[in-house]
Amino acid sequence: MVDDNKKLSTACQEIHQRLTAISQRLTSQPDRAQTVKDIKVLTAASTSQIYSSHDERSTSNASNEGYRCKCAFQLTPVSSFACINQEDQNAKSSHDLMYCIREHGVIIPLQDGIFPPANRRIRHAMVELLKSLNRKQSNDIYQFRAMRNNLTSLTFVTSWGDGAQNALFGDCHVTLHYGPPGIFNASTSSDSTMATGNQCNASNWEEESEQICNECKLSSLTARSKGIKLTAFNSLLAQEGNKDCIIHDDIWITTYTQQNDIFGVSLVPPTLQSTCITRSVKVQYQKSTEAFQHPNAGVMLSSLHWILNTLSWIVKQSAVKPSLLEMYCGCGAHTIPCAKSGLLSEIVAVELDERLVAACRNNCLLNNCLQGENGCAETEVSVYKGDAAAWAKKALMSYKKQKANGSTISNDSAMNFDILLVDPPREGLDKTVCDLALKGQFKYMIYISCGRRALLRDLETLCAGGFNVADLAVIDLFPGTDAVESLVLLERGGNN
Ligand SMILES: C[S@@+](CC[C@H](N)C(=O)[O-])C[C@H]1O[C@@H](n2cnc3c(N)ncnc32)[C@H](O)[C@@H]1O
Repeated sequence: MVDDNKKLSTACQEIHQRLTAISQRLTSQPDRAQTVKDIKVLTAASTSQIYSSHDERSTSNASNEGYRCKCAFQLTPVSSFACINQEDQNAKSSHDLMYCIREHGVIIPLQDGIFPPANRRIRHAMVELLKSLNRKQSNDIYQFRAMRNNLTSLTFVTSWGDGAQNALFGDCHVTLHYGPPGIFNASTSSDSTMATGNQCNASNWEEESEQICNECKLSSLTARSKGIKLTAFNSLLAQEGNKDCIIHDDIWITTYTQQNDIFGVSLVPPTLQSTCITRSVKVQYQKSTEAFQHPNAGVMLSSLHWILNTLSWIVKQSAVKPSLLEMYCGCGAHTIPCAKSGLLSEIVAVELDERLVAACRNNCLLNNCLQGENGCAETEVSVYKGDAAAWAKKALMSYKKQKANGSTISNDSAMNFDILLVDPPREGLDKTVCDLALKGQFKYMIYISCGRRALLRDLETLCAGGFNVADLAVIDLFPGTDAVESLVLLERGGNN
């Protein structure tokens, strides 16, 4: 088991050492001296309100329980585990299913069916779902046989607002994965003789899953088996016509006069006396269960808090409202709060995954900030589908051409933005994106990273090319593992 305090201090030391080494290598260029300030350790927000300025964050780690809004488990019969004590074995039937996790290639059963990192909504659903799946209608005959047949694993995904006040608040979607021979769809197959003895019939699955969905208070249940996807919705919870596996979330971004125009980010509306609040806006998200969404709500809120306060600091250094180019924007988790903060003149957002591009556009529409739509907020967002590297390459080539022709760089060029915000996958930035960062006009770059090794590699390139690290913070991404989220503000030629 990883010691989280040690992990965070090791991460800080490693980043510090690398930045010191970069700084030493740059001493031959006196105006490029890179000095390293303190690296802050931020606490992942609890799901209640947060107000504090990021400078006031404590160095202690938040609770290491209940932070995950996406969890996957294997489902294995009790009989597979000789290690389970006899008393437990006797209490359960040998065909009863148990949740298991895989650690370093070893399958470990969750003896009491509880997974502490899961949020409250998931923990509640885990208990209820297993109770239903293991319920017998008579001696040795399970009530939900179609649901259980060939069932091998499952995934829970919930809203970020996981029910700090109420365990059943927010969406909870469950996907069940079936191994061979899987589910047989009798109504669409021309050859019903293809069904094998232990294959589950799709219509039986649908009938049973609707019942389970309602009794376990799940938003939806989806079955995935080779070539077949079936979904049942909760008829009691689903709003009229709302038959999509969508995760809904609302967050509030608030500015507080008494804290020097500091932004607060919360999952509940602010409750401070209204005299302290300059402005509070609600941000609505609709996220697909099948594409990326940040799996740790507390880390997401703390990152957003840091990003908005960092943007607010940048705005104070700038003569005009800056523009922002965002690469790897996902469903717009950062994009929409940035747009609704009122700090920026314009945002262009780029994402590769088609489902996320659609979600980001839809979220912009929901929040009245999609470019070209009526009723826009202060900052309009244009969302593009594209590979960040290809996008950067195109921008660099057109910049080179315009420069060679002696023409002025067009205002809408990706090179002409004031701030570049990136939140790449663990592998970090493509070399071309680093080139774009260095050759473009960006005065500032905000780099959110879940891959420390790649971040250190990219910082080496970015610092050698003219950026300085102006602020750096780390957050425990998944307590108990070695994952850390790093938040970096780079300033071109900035003087630390
Ligand atoms: C760490 S996630 C961040 C998403 C978003 N900022 C959020 O917090 O929800 C990285 C994102 O980069 C996208 N991505 C991966 N490779 C990409 C590429 N080559 N070009 C553009 N986007 C890419 C993924 O689809 C994913 O949405």
